[in-house]
Amino acid sequence: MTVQIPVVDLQLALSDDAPPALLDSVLQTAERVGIIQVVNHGVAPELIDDFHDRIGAVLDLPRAEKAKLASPTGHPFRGWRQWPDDFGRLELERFNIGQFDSPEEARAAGLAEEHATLYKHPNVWPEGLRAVARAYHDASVGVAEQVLALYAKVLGVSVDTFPVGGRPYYTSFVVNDYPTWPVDQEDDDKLLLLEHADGSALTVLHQRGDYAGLQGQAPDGSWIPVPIVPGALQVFSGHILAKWTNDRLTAGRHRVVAGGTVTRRSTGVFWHPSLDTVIEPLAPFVGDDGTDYELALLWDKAKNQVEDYLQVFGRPDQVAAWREGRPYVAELAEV
Ligand SMILES: O=C(O)CCC(=O)C(=O)O
Ligand SMILES: [Fe+2]
Repeated sequence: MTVQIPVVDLQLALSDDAPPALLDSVLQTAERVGIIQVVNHGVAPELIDDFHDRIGAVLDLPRAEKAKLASPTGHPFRGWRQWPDDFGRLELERFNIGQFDSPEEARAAGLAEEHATLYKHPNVWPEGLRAVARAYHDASVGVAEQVLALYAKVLGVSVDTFPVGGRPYYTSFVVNDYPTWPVDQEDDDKLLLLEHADGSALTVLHQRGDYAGLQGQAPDGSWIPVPIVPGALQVFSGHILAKWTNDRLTAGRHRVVAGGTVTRRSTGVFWHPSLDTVIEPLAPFVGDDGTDYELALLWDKAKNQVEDYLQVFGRPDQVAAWREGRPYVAELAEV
């Protein structure tokens, strides 16, 4: 059976009139692929466009201007950053936004003192971005909450099964800008973002460009393009959702290949439960066979995120900048 990534009318799927075939395709895809696209998701198209126009104008600035938007303390998940491959060729450019601007703001939102320390490294805000970015982020979280409700519906469990309600959630927020590359090669030789599944519960993405650069993995290991559908949002199931459901739902593996004639851009909001959540398979999904998963406190992962990341991906000069608390701008072979 060929696997496709459905484009789901989210309000229809959540309504009492949802066609059974639609709900069935949501369940099948959530079990086998872990990626859906959603339309009629309630996020105003003007908000999506406004955010992307504003961040697009920033990313289109000359490199010397953008270098001023690097994290002042070399934090890999704040501000602007370029990501060269081993040959110094630009693979990916990112603009990262932390959930809060300061520990004070995080505490006011209900975070514990210790957890709020994640926000000691400030965000970098180009003029005119903050309010729209916050609105777009919050709207994306709303979509994640609705998709979780949809997955609860197709699984036949109450949405309260999932430990997310009424607590400060934890997110990260990134804009990805992919350069155009000469692409007379096989997909496997033109990867701009390597195969992975996200560590979130759900990730809400919006992609722009003129080709299907995003690919999701089918159960047989083959790759399925996720076409650009105007106005659609892409939703990935992350490792947390897979663990909660004891692998009844799968974490969506995905990657990005080069192509197209214009810069491809995507925006991802990675939605997690509150940092004090113990992540473990939930009772309705644990049968007589039990589970192979061990429980783990989300905070234990979040607090080591920067060190874990730098250990795997950090370039020596990047690690040095972080240790010394100064901005890092990658050397490129050609600009
Ligand atoms: O650019 C995309 O389509 C995917 C981005 C992604 O997978 C990520 O940022 O984790
Ligand atoms: Fe991802």
